[in-house]
Amino acid sequence: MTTRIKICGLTRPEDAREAARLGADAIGLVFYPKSPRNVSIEQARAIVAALPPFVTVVALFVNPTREWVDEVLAGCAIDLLQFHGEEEPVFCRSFHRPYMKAVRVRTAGDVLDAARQYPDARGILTDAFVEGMHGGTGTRFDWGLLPQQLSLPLVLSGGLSVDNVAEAVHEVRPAAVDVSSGVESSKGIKDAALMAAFIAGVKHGSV
Ligand SMILES: O=C(O)c1ccccc1NCC(=O)[C@H](O)[C@H](O)COP(=O)(O)O
Repeated sequence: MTTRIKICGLTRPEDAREAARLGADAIGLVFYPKSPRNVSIEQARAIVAALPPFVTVVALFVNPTREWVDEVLAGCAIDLLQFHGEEEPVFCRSFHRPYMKAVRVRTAGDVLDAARQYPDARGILTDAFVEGMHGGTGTRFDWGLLPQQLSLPLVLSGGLSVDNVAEAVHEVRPAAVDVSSGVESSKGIKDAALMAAFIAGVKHGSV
């Protein structure tokens, strides 16, 4: 199976265009005001408008209100929701859109528990646990904590970079990888050369 690639935390149309040109399958837009990568609905619309067809647009939230998710969905063409907080399953599924649930992995049971709790999620995104932070930390976690088998597609994230992504894909065999900090020149600003090398690393690790 091809390992799908999501580049997360974009804030500029030109980065989205370049990510798509290089072969990213999905881009992530952060709708969380406390993040340095937060985008407004207007910004998001401009980023989405820069994309060719067949690139999945993912909207990220951390414990949002229902009204905020509804406003984003009404204002911008979103394909998939991604929840990074303590959102209940009933809340995640209530938008009648495909969604992923992010888990900050601390123990071997965390990912299995999430798959059991959110059986209708399109995938479980695994990230590093960093106290007080919900994502985009550039921190890796112990991939040995991941289960050998999971009922849902596993999206590996957390501190992935050009230096470790081939090894990560080879070792974990995730359905997809997700990266933010590892392909940035500064927060929210993606580096074309790093994105190209990252995507090449995924392909290298997949063989
Ligand atoms: O990117 C953020 O600032 C962010 C803030 C709050 C919740 C999630 C956030 N990003 C989520 C992502 O999908 C990241 O790609 C993922 O956490 C991995 O980030 P990184 O370790 O920087 O590659």
